[in-house]
Amino acid sequence: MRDPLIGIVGKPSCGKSTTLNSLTDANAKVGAFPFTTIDPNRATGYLQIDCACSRFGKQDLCKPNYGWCEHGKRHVPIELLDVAGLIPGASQGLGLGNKFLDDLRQADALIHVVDVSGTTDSEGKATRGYNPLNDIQWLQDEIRFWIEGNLKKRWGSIVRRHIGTKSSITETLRAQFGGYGASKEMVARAINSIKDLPPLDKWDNEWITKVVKAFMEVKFPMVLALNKIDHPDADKNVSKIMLKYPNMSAVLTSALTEVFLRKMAQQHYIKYELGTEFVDTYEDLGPDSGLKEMDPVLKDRIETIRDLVLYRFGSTGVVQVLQEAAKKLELVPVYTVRNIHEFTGSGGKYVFRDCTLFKRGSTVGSVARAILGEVTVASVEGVGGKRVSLDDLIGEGKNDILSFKVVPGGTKEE
Ligand SMILES: Nc1nc2c(ncn2[C@@H]2O[C@H](COP(=O)(O)OP(=O)(O)OP(=O)(O)O)[C@@H](O)[C@H]2O)c(=O)[nH]1
Repeated sequence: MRDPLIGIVGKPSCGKSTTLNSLTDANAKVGAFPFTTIDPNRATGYLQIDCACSRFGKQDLCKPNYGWCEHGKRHVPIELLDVAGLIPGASQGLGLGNKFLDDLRQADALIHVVDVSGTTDSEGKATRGYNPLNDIQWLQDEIRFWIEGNLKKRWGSIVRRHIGTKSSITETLRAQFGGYGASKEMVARAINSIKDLPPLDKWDNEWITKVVKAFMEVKFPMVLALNKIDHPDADKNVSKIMLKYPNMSAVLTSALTEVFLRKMAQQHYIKYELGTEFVDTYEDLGPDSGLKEMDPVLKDRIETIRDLVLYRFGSTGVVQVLQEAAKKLELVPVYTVRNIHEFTGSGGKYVFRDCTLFKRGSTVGSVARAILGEVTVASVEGVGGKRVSLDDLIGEGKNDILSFKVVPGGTKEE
């Protein structure tokens, strides 16, 4: 099991880098990098969750090894992938073309940043009155053309082999889609979602398209970040998108505002609760707040942000967009502790030091393997010291706080 990876996609100048910065720009409280792969396109973002410490009234003792926790709002590291260089025609090699698409393979979910201000065309060049509906369509088409292209190149031999080996559709497609990191279960889910699917050797182009679309839904679940909502033309474009794609997950964002607010908070001009509409200034909180007074220009900017973004939309949306992507992946935070009664780690008074994201429905055994490696687990305890089996499944609030007892000598780490 590897760490979940969320890809950020979108045309040039839609606000990908700004969105990424707003999600990754963590403050000094943040622990070291927890991931094993270090890749220039990857960054650590922070997923905001309700921490287990608040369930037990232990917020004051919560001090994560990675990320941070403030009043029970925990920021758990999650890997993000910056997928740059996508423009119409990428599947035929335009822009960064296949480089982009190869990067994409590793992603488990995608955040598609859409510029809803209408001020950039499909290639990211400055314009006015551009209809961003087009962007949603062509981006999905490019991903589909790429997967379809790879499939069609070999279609003749795929069919021959399928018949020759008497394989099931799932087995044959699993072999083809393995390069995208697709499991057998994923392929089966995609196939089962299609009605009246004929035998594979009877598929024409239309059926191949249907299959690839179904596969994309499973492999690359997508959330739209409708970005630049601070722009005056954003409202009408957002309505158009919502009308045309009523079933797509979409979050309204202003990444630029988020970056600005975080910077202002770091410089002690404001107190800003990430992911909320709450911004307090020196005027609001007084001299004891430790905040600096702002000059009229800054004051004015904060007022505008409150009116145009925070009060209208409830937040800048970037925290929510990551939460929405995590929801698509059905990620559940699992806390591993040494002392199941105090929730502490090895030594020290601090609680819930370690938290890792797993897919809902994973077994306790797979969590053990991912965290401890190939060791022999003697027993597992849950809240209250209750015995938990390795075959039990994890979910929110269920088997999500675990203490593993390892057979002495059965591990390289102990
Ligand atoms: N008004 C407004 N502008 C934004 C917002 N987010 C980003 N921008 C601006 O949009 C422009 C492009 O943003 P980037 O984040 O560089 O876009 P990108 O998608 O990473 O662009 P490439 O690196 O070319 O792929 C910059 O001038 C940003 O300041 C936003 O929420 N509101």
